[in-house]
Amino acid sequence: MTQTSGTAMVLLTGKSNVEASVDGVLGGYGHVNDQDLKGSEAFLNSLLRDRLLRNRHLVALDCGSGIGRITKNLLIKHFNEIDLLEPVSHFLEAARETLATEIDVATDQHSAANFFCVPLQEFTPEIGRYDVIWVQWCIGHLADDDFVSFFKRAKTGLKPGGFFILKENIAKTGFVLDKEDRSITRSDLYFRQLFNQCGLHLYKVKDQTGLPDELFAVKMYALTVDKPRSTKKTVSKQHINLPGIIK
Ligand SMILES: C[S@@+](CC[C@H](N)C(=O)[O-])C[C@H]1O[C@@H](n2cnc3c(N)ncnc32)[C@H](O)[C@@H]1O
Repeated sequence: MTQTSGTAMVLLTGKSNVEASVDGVLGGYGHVNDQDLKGSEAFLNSLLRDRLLRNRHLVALDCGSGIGRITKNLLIKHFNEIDLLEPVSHFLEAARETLATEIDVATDQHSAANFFCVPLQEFTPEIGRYDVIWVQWCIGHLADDDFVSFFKRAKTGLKPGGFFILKENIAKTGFVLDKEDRSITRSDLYFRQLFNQCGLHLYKVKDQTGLPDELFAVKMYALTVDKPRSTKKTVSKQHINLPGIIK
């Protein structure tokens, strides 16, 4: 069940010969940077509005951060502290250097705090530290069991009301394996089944638009630990309160 069309934006396995640049971490597709960040910012803003997180000290974790592209251009504007996790040391060092010199955006109130040089498989977050855990273009390096155990461990790292944002390439059906970089691209249905196994609830999902046609489709998922309140529930509650016949 694989698709033949759709080029994987290369998911890097940490080869030391990959240049520590936007083009390098995006597998030669550095030109999608602006469009990607635009889509991410709109999605994040809608979530921050919905979840009423605006007035608190906000902390994010940027998973598989590469050279800190997302932290530098997006997360640092919205979060007071950002931790970066990246297993490839020369990418993480590049991130550390860039973020240290980003004096325009990195202020006392907004800065990169911790740099973790480990893969997701070996990471357990501090309990209740994060409002948002951002996971973009790196989860394809985790097999299903590692995927599930990562999200189960990482749930404890979220504050009440916090959420995961997963932004990923999407296969049309089933999955696509890339033998060269040893990554898996999953379908939307496949992801949703994994979210269930992790005990996560899908709060919002949006397609990334405007990327080149030869690339896989990309979706953004917002996932919560608590079950989102549904309108249906409210309606059925109202029914319970309607006058009824006393038996
Ligand atoms: C395509 S790049 C994306 C980087 C960044 N998320 C971005 O969008 O700019 C994939 C990143 O995932 C990292 N990565 C690979 N295996 C990983 C793992 N097991 N855990 C965490 N990150 C991993 C790579 O080193 C690389 O920096």
